[in-house]
Amino acid sequence: KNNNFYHNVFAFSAPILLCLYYFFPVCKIEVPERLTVSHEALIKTGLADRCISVPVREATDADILLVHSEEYLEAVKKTPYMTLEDLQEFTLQYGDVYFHPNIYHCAKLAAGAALQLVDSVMTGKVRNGMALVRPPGHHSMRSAASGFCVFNNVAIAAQYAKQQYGVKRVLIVDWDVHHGQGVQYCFEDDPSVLYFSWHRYEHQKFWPQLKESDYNSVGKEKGAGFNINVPWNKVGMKNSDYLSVFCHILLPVAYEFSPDLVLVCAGFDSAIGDPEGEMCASPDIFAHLTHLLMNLAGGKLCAVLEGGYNLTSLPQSVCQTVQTLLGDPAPRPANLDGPCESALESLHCVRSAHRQYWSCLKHMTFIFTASSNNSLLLSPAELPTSDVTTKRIKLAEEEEDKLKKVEEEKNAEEEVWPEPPKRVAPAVRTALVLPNDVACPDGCKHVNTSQVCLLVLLQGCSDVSGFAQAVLGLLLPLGYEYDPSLVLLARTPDSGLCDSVWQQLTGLLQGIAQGHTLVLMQVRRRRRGGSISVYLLLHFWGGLDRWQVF
Ligand SMILES: CC(O)(O)NCCCCN
Ligand SMILES: [Zn+2]
Repeated sequence: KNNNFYHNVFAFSAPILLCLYYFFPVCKIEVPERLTVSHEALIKTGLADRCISVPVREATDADILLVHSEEYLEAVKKTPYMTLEDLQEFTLQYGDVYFHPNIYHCAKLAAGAALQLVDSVMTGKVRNGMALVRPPGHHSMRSAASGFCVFNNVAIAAQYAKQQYGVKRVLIVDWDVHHGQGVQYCFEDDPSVLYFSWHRYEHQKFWPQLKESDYNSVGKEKGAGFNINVPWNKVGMKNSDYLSVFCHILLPVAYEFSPDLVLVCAGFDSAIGDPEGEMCASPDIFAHLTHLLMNLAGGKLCAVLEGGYNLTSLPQSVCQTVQTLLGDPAPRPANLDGPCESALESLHCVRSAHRQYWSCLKHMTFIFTASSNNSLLLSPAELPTSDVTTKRIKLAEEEEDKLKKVEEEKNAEEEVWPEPPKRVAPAVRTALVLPNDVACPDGCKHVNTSQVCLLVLLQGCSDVSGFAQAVLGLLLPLGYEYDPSLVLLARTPDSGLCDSVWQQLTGLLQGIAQGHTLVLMQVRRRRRGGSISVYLLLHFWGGLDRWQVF
């Protein structure tokens, strides 16, 4: 981030905004303070000092034309020189977007920042990163601005990564609370880009009120199966709802898709307190969502800010995301009590719609019995027929209408939530306990064997769908719900676990127990008495009060 850019923009745009306000409304929620409070929080928490700051650049015409049409770009190019009347005329042709003379410059910087981030990650300069940008991008379409968005920053970044770095498969995860229809339209017939979005929908009653935002928009032609929409048909979704969708839809499909790069439309209006989302997920959930995605694509992850309008939860969510990108262990997940019925309905509809495209969903026998379910684990059951689902949706709607008034009263009060817990990480993240006659590899720390605990072995899957079934659909949700203080993991030479599955397993499970993980690698060594030597990779700090054994 280049500080004097902000001063210029504020200095320049202030007088413009004042007179514009006189002529027609300026957006009340997509305000400059969104970036300043987020940036200030990163500085205050010391996270900014642990990051490198990548200079921004303007996206070039060629970059923008990767997604947008010539005529649209030429039209936007004229906005800095338009009279106020022309500007108003221009703005009114689009939905929910606010043009001012400086937005073309800002929109090029926002897209350019996303491309700079892709360059930094793809060239190995950094492992991952986050671009804090305005205006956002995921609603803007080939020839139209929409929902505060002018250029589609993340869609341009995906096309750029494919063109510049030969990336074969890009996963775009859109955790903003609005459907990024611009991204969907851009890639709906493209099997090289898997677009996943959850969004407030309320059976098409919530903006942008599109039929194609529903779960049955799965992509077109060659892109069928590569567009995943998870509609939230009620407000008030919580951490459990978000984690369930990750464990039972996104992660299994993402592992099967096996992306070379992960882009996140990081909108934080899906967090508690946001006036747009009206959801109840706490900011620390983004630490877990980020951690779960970091195990994909060799850790190549670029998060680009989209929405997020509560100036308290936004900076907290941004800090949770950045701290996880830096490798710090995620905090203990707050109040996980299983997904709500409406979320389960959506989860079932999405899995049914995508079962034909993804083998991990084909073989997943864990469906849900919505009435009896109260855990992150989905209990096995007969696959309900579609009319059962429809009937359930009717029930859900009646239920929803009944509760609507209660919801409104509740949301009317100012939402309050606890500050996310402080996340500490020791200087030494990992230690290796070795027999005395073996030298300690660089970067590890010797631990006195008297501190070592005992472990249990893990027997299990060695292929992707088996991995998806056992780890993503069972182990992970169980682990999150049980919320232990320690994860014990062991591997024997005959466990049948291939290295990549083992690597994923140790990575994913570090999202639990605040990263407290003990791993036992049992290695046979040729010795006269046939004895074996045992290595213990110790990844462990802080006080413990509960153990989880695998
Ligand atoms: C970036 C975004 O998804 O937060 N934009 C939301 C626009 C809402 C218009 N009613
Ligand atoms: Zn949004």
